Amino acid sequence: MRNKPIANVNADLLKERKNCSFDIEELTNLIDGGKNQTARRREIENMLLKNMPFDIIPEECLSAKEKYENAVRKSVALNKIGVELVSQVTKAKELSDLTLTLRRVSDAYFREVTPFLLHLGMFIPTILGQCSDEQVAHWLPLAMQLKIIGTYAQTELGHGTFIRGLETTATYDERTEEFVLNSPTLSSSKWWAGGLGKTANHCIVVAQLYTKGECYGTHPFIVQIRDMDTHMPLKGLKVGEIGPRLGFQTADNGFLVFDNFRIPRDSLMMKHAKVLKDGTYVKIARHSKLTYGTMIFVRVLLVSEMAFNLSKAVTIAVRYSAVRRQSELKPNEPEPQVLDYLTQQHKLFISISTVYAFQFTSNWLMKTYHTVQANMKHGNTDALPELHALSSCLKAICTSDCSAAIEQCRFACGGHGYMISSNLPSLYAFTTATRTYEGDYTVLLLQTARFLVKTWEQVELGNAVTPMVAYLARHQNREAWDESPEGIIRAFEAIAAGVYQTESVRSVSFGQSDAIKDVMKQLSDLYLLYWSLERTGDLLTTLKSTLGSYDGRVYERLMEEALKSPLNQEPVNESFHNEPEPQVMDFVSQQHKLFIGIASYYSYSMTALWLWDILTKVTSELGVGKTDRLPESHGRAVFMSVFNSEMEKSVSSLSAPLQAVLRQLVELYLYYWTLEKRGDLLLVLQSTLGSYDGRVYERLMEEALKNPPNKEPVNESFHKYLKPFIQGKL
Ligand SMILES: CCCCCCCCCCCCCCCCCCCCCCC/C=C/C(=O)SCCNC(=O)CCNC(=O)[C@H](O)C(C)(C)COP(=O)(O)OP(=O)(O)OC[C@H]1O[C@@H](n2cnc3c(N)ncnc32)[C@H](O)[C@@H]1OP(=O)(O)O
Ligand SMILES: Cc1cc2nc3c(=O)[nH]c(=O)nc-3n(C[C@H](O)[C@H](O)[C@H](O)COP(=O)(O)OP(=O)(O)OC[C@H]3O[C@@H](n4cnc5c(N)ncnc54)[C@H](O)[C@@H]3O)c2cc1C
Repeated sequence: MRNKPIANVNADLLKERKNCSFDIEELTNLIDGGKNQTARRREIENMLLKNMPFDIIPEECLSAKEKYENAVRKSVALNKIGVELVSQVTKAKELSDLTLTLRRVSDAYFREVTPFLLHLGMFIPTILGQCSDEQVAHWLPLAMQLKIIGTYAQTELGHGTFIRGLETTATYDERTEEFVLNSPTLSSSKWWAGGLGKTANHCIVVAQLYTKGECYGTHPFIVQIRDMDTHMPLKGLKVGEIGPRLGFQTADNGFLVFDNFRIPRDSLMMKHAKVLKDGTYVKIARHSKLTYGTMIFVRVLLVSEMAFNLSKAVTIAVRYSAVRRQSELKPNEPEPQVLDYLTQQHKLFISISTVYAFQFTSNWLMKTYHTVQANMKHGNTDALPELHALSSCLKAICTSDCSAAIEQCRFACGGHGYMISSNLPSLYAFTTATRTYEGDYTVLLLQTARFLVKTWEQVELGNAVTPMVAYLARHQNREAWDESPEGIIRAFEAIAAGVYQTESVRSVSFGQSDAIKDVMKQLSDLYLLYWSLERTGDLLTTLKSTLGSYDGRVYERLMEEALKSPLNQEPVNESFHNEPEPQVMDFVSQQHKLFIGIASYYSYSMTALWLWDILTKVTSELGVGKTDRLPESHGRAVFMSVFNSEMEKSVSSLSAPLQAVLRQLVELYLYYWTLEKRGDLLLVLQSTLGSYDGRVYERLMEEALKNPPNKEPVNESFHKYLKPFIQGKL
């Protein structure tokens, strides 16, 4: 059943919709994955609309504490319906379709995110990917029915990217058959895990495993952190909320510190490695990075998350652009809809196209992920490196493009786009975080680069490579192949675009009408053309640079270019006979470079004389070599004040014009450095990261401890909502 038409729709929007060249329902089915999926989604939407509590006061007007409590209240109501629906499905495909539908529909209830995001997005997937069969049988039902609430604590204050550098230790004690968890340093404090601050009672902790005196690297452990009845943190743990952030404000991201905290031996998630009762370490995995599996899964998920979030942003911006009228193009005619401006279309249409590019690629990537997983079940990990490289670069690019595109959508909505109520700021805050979490943008691109370089080496040795990168071999033997970096980038872009094109063409080739096919083709072309224009620099086979040529023949090219100069076409320029050229000294930019040198010279000489007087005193008091080097800003302050005062003393006997010049030099010195060092001059950077003494981790922790949610050990929403829900009394 289609959605019912709504009364009182803006006339401009109605007009735009009437102009649509295709059946909207057909496209809706395509996006949902089929007619049945659309019907099921609407059924669930209606059920939730009837049963879900809505906000009484807009979320953004609440205090941080109220926001959190409101998010718990709504999440618990949603989870109740979700758990019920999940319990009715039996097949894996139905479950994944249902989860996706729930995710999409649930998104409408939160301006920010649910405190259960990590439970659903990482805790459950890690149980599935890292537990032995017996452990799955124990933990999965508890997690699926939300009898326990979990999160994923890997990142520490000191390390996020470099997982091997994590400092939390899990040391096996064979006497008691327990692991002892410790945070040996401040920088080893777990930091960031969503839901950890107030909500979770369980936690996956990634720690360095020690047994029999040897370290076996990072491993995941499943750990209870709060009392199931009182919700109080267990003894040996310090746990709290990390403080306000750009987005994710209702995710209660938390910190966790261990002090000789004991957990049973089978808390180690034992799918890929075991520790026997006597402390013997047994490796099961065929690939050393299988413990990083959940991250790959979430990176794959994020491609579809980005498609969805961008689809919301661009829908908001396009609808508003149809409604918004601005500027008088022709006297006495209505102001145009801003959507009709080509510049506005330029801002928006690429986002529509990008949504489809991401969604089709995401569908394909998820299928690839499942295929690789299925192969790994039979012990074949050959495709894992490529999946890692692929999910890394697609995650990096789509999260980065998505947040940039959402900013464009916000710009496209003018001032009103800046209102929280437009939802664009929240969408931006959510998506820009995805560029950092689950693997920083640069770091993930470097992982892909590493794979490509290794593949390239294989190609050069004449070895077979996987189909996705087989083009490297094909191009290598062709004359047209351009082995310059630009040529390689172009080939990668062609491959990336190829996935989108083939998938979108494949997806629309069956059952769909010509009208839909036309639109999809246009969107696909737009995506390709847009990016070939955006990246013209990369696509050009020469860099147009004498210095950056591939063959490094820098001097030959400099000379060739010099000889082409029109000035070299005549032996003597006519200005020799006529007007002289300006002196470079007359250029302000040249003065900017030089005059400060003159001023500095005077400053240094004055200060040197003054310094000489005190130097002997200082060295005799402290001893030569024991004085610390003066910090730069202190030194500069000295130069300034000495220069200023000494200059005043010494110029009094000079002639007035010379005094004026020398005073100008003092001013120049002072102003120049005021401008150069204005960052340093801002006395209050108000930043935990940028403090002068660099005590970053101490300050992060101090601020977190000041955080109001940490003033009470258990938030009242635990007693009001969480506990009755967990105990099935709600
Ligand atoms: C159930 C009831 C239902 C009811 C409820 C109803 C409600 C309905 C709602 C429904 C909701 C559904 C939920 C959906 C949610 C979707 C959204 C999810 C959002 C989740 C939020 C997440 C928040 C954030 C979490 C985090 O950030 S967790 C922490 C993540 N951290 C990182 O990503 C760290 C990044 N660093 C790394 O990955 C690595 O350290 C590194 C790769 C950078 C380097 O690692 P290392 O140093 O060990 O490796 P080397 O560089 O030396 O490389 C060695 C070789 O290993 C290969 N390698 C590296 N990584 C991998 C890998 N992952 N896999 C395979 N191989 C890998 C390298 O390539 C090297 O290989 P080579 O030697 O052959 O070259
Ligand atoms: C909203 C949000 C939610 C999060 N949720 C969780 C969670 O639930 N659980 C969890 O465990 N973690 C979580 N995190 C942490 C997140 O995974 C890390 O912040 C992320 O992996 C980046 O690591 P980092 O903070 O150590 O950055 P850093 O690695 O310190 O990055 C700082 C800079 O250094 C650069 N850099 C670092 N290494 C290299 C390198 N090798 N080569 C070149 N450049 C490099 C980066 O590109 C970046 O520019 C969350 C983070 C955020 C923002």
